[in-house]
Amino acid sequence: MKKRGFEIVTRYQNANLNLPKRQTKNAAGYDFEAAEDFVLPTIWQFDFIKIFKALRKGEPLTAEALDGAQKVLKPFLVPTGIKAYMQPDEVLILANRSSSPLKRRLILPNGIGVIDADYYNNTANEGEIFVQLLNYGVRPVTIKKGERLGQGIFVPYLKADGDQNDGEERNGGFGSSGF
Ligand SMILES: O=c1ccn([C@H]2C[C@H](O)[C@@H](COP(=O)(O)OP(=O)(O)OP(=O)(O)O)O2)c(=O)[nH]1
Ligand SMILES: [Mg+2]
Repeated sequence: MKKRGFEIVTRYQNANLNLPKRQTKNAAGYDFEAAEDFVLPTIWQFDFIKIFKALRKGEPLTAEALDGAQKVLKPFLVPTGIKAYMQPDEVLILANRSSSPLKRRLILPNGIGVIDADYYNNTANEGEIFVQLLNYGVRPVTIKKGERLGQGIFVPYLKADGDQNDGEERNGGFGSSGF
């Protein structure tokens, strides 16, 4: 019987992707690879620097400048091409690799990613897992297909007393349930 594991989503079926893998005997995390080449621009771009300069000079900040800075501070969603199935009382925790900030100045701005069991095969995006990344270093970071960007750990979770919510179907991620 299938208990928990990984599959390649339809759109990457012929892309020759590897399923997430643990690297050592007792490693908890299944390492996820980037499904494509990717360049993560640094957050230190013109719009952002402009905000700092204006603040230093005490100049008023225009809505345009603020919008520009907000845009460059937006994290990137790096596709993995992978979906994960698991038991209904399990969750996959997606964590950064400890080497990513040290070597490449990459962080997960969401701290950890919570990959819900009901995300798998959802009608909006088939349950494809994305790694949210922010490059806080000063240089753009080039990521090649196959580079390991994060690790997924399967964990059982508990429900609170009186929890009656067996209702809503999941239909997507990243705010699909509203604000
Ligand atoms: O780093 C992440 C975090 C989440 N997800 C997917 C799987 C997860 O099941 C879904 C929803 O995540 P979460 O509940 O953390 O985000 P939300 O902002 O509450 O979105 P939603 O309203 O869709 O639940 O998005 C990822 O692919 N990568
Ligand atoms: Mg949610």
